[in-house]
Parts: sequence; structure tokens; C-alpha cells
Amino acid sequence: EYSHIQGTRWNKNVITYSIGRYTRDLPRSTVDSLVESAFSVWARASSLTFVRSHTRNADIMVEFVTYEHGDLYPFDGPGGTLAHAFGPGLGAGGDTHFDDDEHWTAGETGFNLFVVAAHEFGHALGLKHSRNPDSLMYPTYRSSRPANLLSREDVANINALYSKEYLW
Ligand SMILES: CC(C)C[C@H](CS(C)(=N)=N)C(=O)N[C@H]1Cc2cn(c3ccccc23)CCCCCCNC1=O
Ligand SMILES: [Ca+2]
Ligand SMILES: [Zn+2]
Ligand SMILES: [Zn+2]
Repeated sequence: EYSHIQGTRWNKNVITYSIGRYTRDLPRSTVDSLVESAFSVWARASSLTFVRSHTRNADIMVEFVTYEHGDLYPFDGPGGTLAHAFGPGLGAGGDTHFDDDEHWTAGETGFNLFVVAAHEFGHALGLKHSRNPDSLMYPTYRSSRPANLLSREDVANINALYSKEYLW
């Protein structure tokens, strides 16, 4: 989404993430497991492994924030933009922010954190938007998503960046 500051891909297969400020909409343990599940969607379709870290120098910093929050992309209150992520790179690269003025849920009401996180982590790995409404990387949120979150196009795109075949 912010292609002007990102590289095209991570140059490693083990990527660390850490979770900073949480939302009050869900228990922390729920946020932890939804974030882990959203990463595993991409891990299953690529050669990537995601390792949780508890330090602030992880590759991908995950935070819930509102309005102005220290980068050039302030959030907009309830509705509108739900989250954003920086593309691969050092520093802010990969960092993923969720707008805490949304109602985050693990179910069908509000905005489903797992689905939004999976979309954002696609950006954090270097993926752009798709024009195909069946793609996870479609630019607008869709509550009723198919069981298999990733479209064939999503799998092809992540594989183009991080090939699934085993690196000898
Ligand atoms: C795909 C998401 C998970 C992530 C993207 C943000 S990003 C950077 N990661 N691609 C997102 O938030 N898209 C907006 C796009 C959007 C839809 N509308 C908007 C009204 C105002 C502003 C934005 C929007 C119309 C009204 C519905 C508003 C609620 C839902 N919002 C969206 O779907
Ligand atoms: Ca918003
Ligand atoms: Zn931000
Ligand atoms: Zn997006």
C-alpha cells in the first residue's frame, strides 16, 4: 500500500513480529491467536515462517492505534480505513496498524480481526491490491469470506515473492 517506502520482498524466510498496544475489544489472548492465525495463512502458502518476539526490534510491529499515531497516515475514526501496513523493509517496514476506533471481533459482527490482519500481512509481505473481489487483497472489507481465505491469485502472488519449493 505504501509502495514508495517499501522494498519488494523480505530477503529472509524467518520473519519476526511483536504486538504492542492492544485493543480493548478483545482479550489479549484472542488477539494473539487471531494474529498468529493470520500469519499462518501466508506461511502455509509460502516458504515463510513467522516467529513472535517480545522486543521492539521485530520485523513486523503490530499495534492498535487511533487518529494521529506517529506516522504520516493518521486514522479516520470509526469506519473508513480499518488498518494499514508498510511494505517489507527496515524500521517501519512491515509494521501493521489497526484503527482502534473500529469494533474488532472474532466473529461476523463488527470487523473480523483475523480477516483484516490477513489482508494487512499481505501488504507487509509485499503484496498489492487485487481487482478480483474473491481475492483477500481486494481493497475493501468483505465480511462473508469463503472458507479458503486465499484465492488462487493470492497463492500465486505470494509464491512469486516467496517460492514454496524448498531452497537447497
Ligand atoms: C481491505 C481492508 C481490510 C483494509 C483496507 C485498508 S488498506 C490501506 N490496508 N488497504 C480498508 O480499510 N479498506 C476500506 C475501504 C473503504 C470502504 N469505504 C470507505 C470509506 C472511506 C474510506 C475508506 C473506505 C466505504 C465504506 C465502508 C467502510 C468500512 C470498510 N472499509 C474498507 O473496506
Ligand atoms: Ca477507521
Ligand atoms: Zn500507522
Ligand atoms: Zn489493502
